[in-house]
Amino acid sequence: MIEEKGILFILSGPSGVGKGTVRKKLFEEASELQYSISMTTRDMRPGEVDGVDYFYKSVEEFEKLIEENQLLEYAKYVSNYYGTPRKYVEETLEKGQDVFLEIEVQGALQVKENFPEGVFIFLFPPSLEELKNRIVNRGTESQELVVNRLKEARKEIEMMDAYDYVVVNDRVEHAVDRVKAIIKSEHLKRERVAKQYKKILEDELK
Ligand SMILES: Nc1ncnc2c1ncn2[C@@H]1O[C@H](COP(=O)(O)OP(=O)(O)OP(=O)(O)O)[C@@H](O)[C@H]1O
Ligand SMILES: Nc1nc2c(ncn2[C@@H]2O[C@H](COP(=O)(O)O)[C@@H](O)[C@H]2O)c(=O)[nH]1
Repeated sequence: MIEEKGILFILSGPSGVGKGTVRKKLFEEASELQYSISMTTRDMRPGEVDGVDYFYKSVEEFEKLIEENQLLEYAKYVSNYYGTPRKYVEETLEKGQDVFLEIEVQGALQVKENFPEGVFIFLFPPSLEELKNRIVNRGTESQELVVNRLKEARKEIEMMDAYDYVVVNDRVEHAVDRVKAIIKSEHLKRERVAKQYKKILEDELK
C-alpha cells in the first residue's frame, strides 16, 4: 500500500499583506488543516497568547533550539528570531495530516530546500501603497519598525518567482477562496499521482 503523508502548505509574503488574517479565516472554514505555531523572540503584542499565537522564547532559549537542530527553518527578521518547530511538522505530516505554515520569505526558502514537495503560496498586496496602509493602520509597530518592515517587503517581493502560486489579497474572502482552491487542487493532483503509481505496481506484479 502507498503511504499517504500529509501535504505541507507554506503561506508567505511581506509583512502586513494579510497572511495572519487570511490564515485565521481559512482555518474557520478548513478544519482538516493543522497550523504549526511558530517560536519567536519578539515581544508579545496586546491580545496575543503564548502557545496560541506563538511560543515566546528568550534569545538564549531560541539559540539553544537552533543548536539542537529543533527548528525546521528559522530567520532573523527585523531584529527578532522566528522559527518553525521541526518535530511537530514532521510528526503531523507522517500521520497523514496537512500542515500549514505562515512564515516570512527567508524561512520559506529554507523550507523549500528541505521540503521541495511542499506547496509554496505567496500572498501579494494589491499595491505597495495599500501594503503600507495595512501595516500602519494595524498600529502594532513603531514608525521605525514600519519603515524596516517595508524595506524588507521590497526584497521579499523580489523572491516571488520561487513560489508555486501567487495569490492577491485584495479582499480577504477572495484570497481565502483562492487558497482553498489551491489546497483542493493539490490534493486532487496527489491522488491522481498515487493512482498512477498503484497501477504501475499492480502491472509489475501481474
Ligand atoms: N484584504 C484585506 N483588505 C484590507 N485590510 C486587510 C486585508 N487583509 C488584511 N488586512 C488588514 O491588514 C493588516 C495586516 O494584516 P495581517 O496582520 O494579517 O498581516 P500579516 O501579513 O500577517 O503581517 P505580519 O507579517 O506583519 O504578521 C491588519 O490590520 C488586517 O486587518
Ligand atoms: N521564518 C519564519 N517567519 C515567521 C515564523 N512565524 C512567523 N513568521 C513571520 O515573521 C514575520 C513577522 O511576524 P510578526 O508576528 O512579528 O508580525 C511575518 O512575516 C511572519 O509571517 C516562523 O516560524 N518562521
